[in-house]
Amino acid sequence: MAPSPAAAMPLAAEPDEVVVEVEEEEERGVKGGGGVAGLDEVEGLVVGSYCHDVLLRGGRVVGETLGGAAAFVSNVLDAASPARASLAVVSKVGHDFAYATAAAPARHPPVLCASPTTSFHARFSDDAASAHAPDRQLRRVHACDPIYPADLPDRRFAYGLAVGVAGEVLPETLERMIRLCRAVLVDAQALIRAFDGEAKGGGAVRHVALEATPYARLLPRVAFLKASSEEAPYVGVETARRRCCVIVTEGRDGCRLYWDGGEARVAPFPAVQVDPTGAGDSFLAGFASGLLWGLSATDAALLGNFFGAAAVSQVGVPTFDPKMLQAVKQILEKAVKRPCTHINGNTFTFQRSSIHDELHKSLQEAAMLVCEQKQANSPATDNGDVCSINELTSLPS
Ligand SMILES: Nc1ncnc2c1ncn2[C@@H]1O[C@H](COP(=O)(O)OP(=O)(O)OP(=O)(O)O)[C@@H](O)[C@H]1O
Ligand SMILES: O[C@H]1[C@H](O)[C@@H](O)[C@H](O)[C@@H](O)[C@H]1O
Repeated sequence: MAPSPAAAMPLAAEPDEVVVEVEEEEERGVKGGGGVAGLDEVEGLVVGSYCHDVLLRGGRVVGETLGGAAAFVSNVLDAASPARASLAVVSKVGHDFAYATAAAPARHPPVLCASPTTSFHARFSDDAASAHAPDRQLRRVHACDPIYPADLPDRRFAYGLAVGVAGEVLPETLERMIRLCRAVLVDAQALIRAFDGEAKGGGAVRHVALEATPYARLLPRVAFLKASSEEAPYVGVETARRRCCVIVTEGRDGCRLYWDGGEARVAPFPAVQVDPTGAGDSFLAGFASGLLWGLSATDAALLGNFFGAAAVSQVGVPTFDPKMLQAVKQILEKAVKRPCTHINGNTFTFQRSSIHDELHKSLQEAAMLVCEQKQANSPATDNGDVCSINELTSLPS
């Protein structure tokens, strides 16, 4: 389908009784802060729980890391958003949570629950994964409490990201996000995951059709829905694109955007892949940062691809080189003459802009910095903490 000459869509959030309630409370001075974020103050809301990821290959544990889309997402948003953007994260963990001092949870502490921290076993296959084949089998071993509507802060946000991993973002919680946030971006994995019987070894993660879930009716009030190519058939791209913009990530091939009336392919960046975990999460956050910088959706997807590629080059939640981040921000400052977040405006534009190719070229140079840094840090003899899931098998468990 050829891109339409002009494409814009209304923002997700419509005034309704809850927002009115918040407004009334603000007027009465009951709640501080809030209000629709202006250009000088853009606050985002991330909803989804941190988790424990156990990486297995050939039946052996080859790595244990902090996981959960909220960890990857806040890591990128904190690093790549324009200076005036801030973030609130609503995440739940148990008393067994092992990563309270890791960067993302330390900056955005989770709520402590009596139930154990959500935990996944990711079983990597020995076969070289194709760009579209599932690269790992996931089992949910523990599930923390769901995140309820009442767990969300009682104020409004410029944008929200619904990024559950284990069904913790309930339909009513997503609905409240939509009411509180001017634009909501959703990871399909938060909506379509089902878990087989929690037998010994945990419940296998499978997918259900989005249309058969209570989330389907909320889609017209969602701005962007991101799905991996494995999840896309369950989302039903042709139906969903009539309700919101759908982004399908295609691993090392980059991504495609589908909106009502147009579509675009966005090219990937080079990466030395060591662990695919969190690529989709980092993509979504890079994409949201791009919108915050004022890019069109297709241009913002470049930033999504950039951070997706950066994520696969490290095991677990990546640490970004400050020089690389500075280079990226300089590129964006130069490309976007006046950052004026589309997230905060009245419409989104989807089209590739005239700066797209130049932006891709400049970011490609920054991506090469990541690859070079990775190669310099991990010579063949190095079996430190940046080795690949393959290399990890040679480490003592
Ligand atoms: N090997 C790679 N090389 C370059 N970029 C990659 C690679 N793998 C992933 N990416 C980037 O990350 C984005 C998301 O990757 P992918 O489609 O694998 O998501 P995903 O399956 O949801 O990932 P995960 O479930 O591991 O978080 C891709 O669209 C691409 O931009
Ligand atoms: O940490 C990971 C990551 O957040 C992935 O996106 C998700 O698919 C997994 O369930 C989770 O364990």
